[in-house]
Amino acid sequence: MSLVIGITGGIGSGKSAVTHRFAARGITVVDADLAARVVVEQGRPALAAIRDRYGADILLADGNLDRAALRRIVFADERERHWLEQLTHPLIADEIRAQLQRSASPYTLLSSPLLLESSQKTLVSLVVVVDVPEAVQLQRTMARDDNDEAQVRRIIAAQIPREERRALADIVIDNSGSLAALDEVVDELHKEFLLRAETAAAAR
Ligand SMILES: CC(C)(COP(=O)(O)OP(=O)(O)OC[C@H]1O[C@@H](n2cnc3c(N)ncnc32)[C@H](O)[C@@H]1O)[C@@H](O)C(=O)NCCC(=O)NCCS
Ligand SMILES: Nc1ncnc2c1ncn2[C@@H]1O[C@H](COP(=O)(O)OP(=O)(O)OP(=O)(O)O)[C@@H](O)[C@H]1O
Repeated sequence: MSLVIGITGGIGSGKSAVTHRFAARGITVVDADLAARVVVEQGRPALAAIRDRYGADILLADGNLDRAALRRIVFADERERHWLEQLTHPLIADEIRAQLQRSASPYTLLSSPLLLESSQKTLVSLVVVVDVPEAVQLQRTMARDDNDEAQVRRIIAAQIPREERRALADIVIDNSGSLAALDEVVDELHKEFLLRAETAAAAR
């Protein structure tokens, strides 16, 4: 397995904007949000457990999870969020590990909104935080999703506070500027990460 670099940040901070730019440079990206979708696909035991707890109404007509309905439940009630996390987080971690093992790129990115809040932090050698002020986070998330401001605030409240996240970072990417500015930052970091990967490979 190549060097694994963690990318984290709150909802709407720009993790995907960052990782798409690394992917365009040929770097494999493992995305925890996508892994979280895999573990609740139809036929998976976790989906049956969710249906047992919330009833058949938690499924769409086609049998898939009604994600918007579950989002409303778990961000309104901390106990329900903790129940969902104890069910899915071990499965998500297994899925992430399997995807990391398959990576063949010089280094690999693990992008996760909950990297620092979960055991996923043990999978990475370096923590990169994508950082924006909360007002930008709110505005960009609401422009992207169908969540209202109160819902986005509840999701932010379920995540590690901005200052704590920044304090745990090895590298902070300020994403309050333009996407062109972000591209330049990614260019520099990609060079640095390639060097780190070479050093790590030589030491093995
Ligand atoms: C509640 C669910 C069904 C809502 O699905 P939805 O499609 O609306 O959102 P999506 O999964 O794309 O997540 C959007 C964002 O919400 C935030 N978020 C999701 N889960 C959590 C959580 N448990 N705690 C805090 N923030 C979260 C993240 O910033 C994430 O990027 C889904 O988020 C979920 O299954 N969450 C539990 C699993 C989990 O913790 N996933 C996060 C990655 S490990
Ligand atoms: N520098 C930027 N300038 C303008 N818009 C941006 C910038 N960075 C990201 N965005 C936009 O903000 C929104 C949130 O960014 P993105 O989806 O990358 O965040 P994320 O951290 O991956 O979010 P989530 O945690 O919800 O998965 C997107 O619509 C994206 O296109």
